[in-house]
Amino acid sequence: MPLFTHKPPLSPVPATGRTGILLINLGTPDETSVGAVRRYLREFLSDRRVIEASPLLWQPILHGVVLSTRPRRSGAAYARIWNQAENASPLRLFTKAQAEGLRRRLGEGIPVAWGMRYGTPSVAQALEELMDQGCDRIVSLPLYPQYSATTTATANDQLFRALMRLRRQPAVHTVPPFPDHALYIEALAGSVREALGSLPFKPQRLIASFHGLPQQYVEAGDHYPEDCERTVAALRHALDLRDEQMPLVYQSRFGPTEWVKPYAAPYVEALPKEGVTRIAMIMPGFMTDCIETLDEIGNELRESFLDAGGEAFAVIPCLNASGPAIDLLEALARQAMRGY
Ligand SMILES: C=CC1=C(C)c2cc3[nH]c(cc4nc(cc5[nH]c(cc1n2)c(C)c5CCC(=O)O)C(CCC(=O)O)=C4C)c(C)c3C=C
Ligand SMILES: [Fe+2]
Ligand SMILES: [Fe+2]
Repeated sequence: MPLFTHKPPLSPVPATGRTGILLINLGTPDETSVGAVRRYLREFLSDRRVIEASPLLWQPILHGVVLSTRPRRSGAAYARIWNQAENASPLRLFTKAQAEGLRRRLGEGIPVAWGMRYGTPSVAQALEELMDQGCDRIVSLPLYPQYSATTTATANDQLFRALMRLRRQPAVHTVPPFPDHALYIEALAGSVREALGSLPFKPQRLIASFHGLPQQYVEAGDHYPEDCERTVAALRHALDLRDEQMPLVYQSRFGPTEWVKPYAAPYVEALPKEGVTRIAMIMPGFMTDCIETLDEIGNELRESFLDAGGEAFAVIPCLNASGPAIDLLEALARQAMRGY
């Protein structure tokens, strides 16, 4: 394999000063088949930013236990939320729609591409797409409002890994997380008002649920929970809610170790016994709906809440490619471009 991969166009030379926007999201399987989900999980769970345990210990567990059991279960969950018409996962379709929305806002002079940390299209492909359009300045925007080494940092790693293969590198600006950016909070608050306005019941609690993280990573310095708390504090303020009216919980626990608390499922399942039988869920850490919001919350948690005596359970959609979400992405992109 040659050391350098991308062959830059021979002209225009020298640098054009053209900026391109690169949206990076987590990634998702190409299909719901066990094989496709296994390929995706193998890449995802081999990332040492995600699983910090020594590969000597972890790789035999991953290949021996995890990849022989989880792909079937996760494949069935993906099948429940799959967009059959487009034959793609919601995360892929919404990420693409966000890129298209941003492209329309920024106009032809500022190319926009999207790439996935794991799977396809890769970050390297998206970068090449921008460079082929003459971009020698890249604004990279990881689609994670709250910082974590397991998401933001690994997205940046992957971009710089792609840059390592280029003889002629573009300049790069990585956009920082935006846990209490005014437009992000405004977009979330608007989504709550809109959803509550059309619900046939009045929720007793609006529960903010974020993807979890191993507690050990937090103790080692990952400030993800602080960012989640900043988001929830700003959102409570915007909606004029007290702490107990909008509690913060963490979902999507993986493996047997301790993760950040409180855990979403036991918290929600205990509510009916306290007389709280009508709730709404919001998942502000996810910029797009995905398996974690649509299946884990929308299907699994809904069922266990109703089984525990709950009467009404509403799920507020993620920002996806709504107008306010594109307002936010446009503001983040333009702010970064001013830095060039
Ligand atoms: C140790 C494992 C995991 C860590 C750490 C982790 C952090 C983390 N993840 C997200 C966002 C998403 N995760 C998604 C799916 C997903 N996450 C894990 C594991 C860890 N995540 C797994 C195994 C999976 C796959 C699904 C499954 O098999 O259960 C997704 C959705 C992807 C999709 O295709 O829809 C998102 C988004 C964050 C924000 C985060 C750290 C804060
Ligand atoms: Fe995850
Ligand atoms: Fe999950």
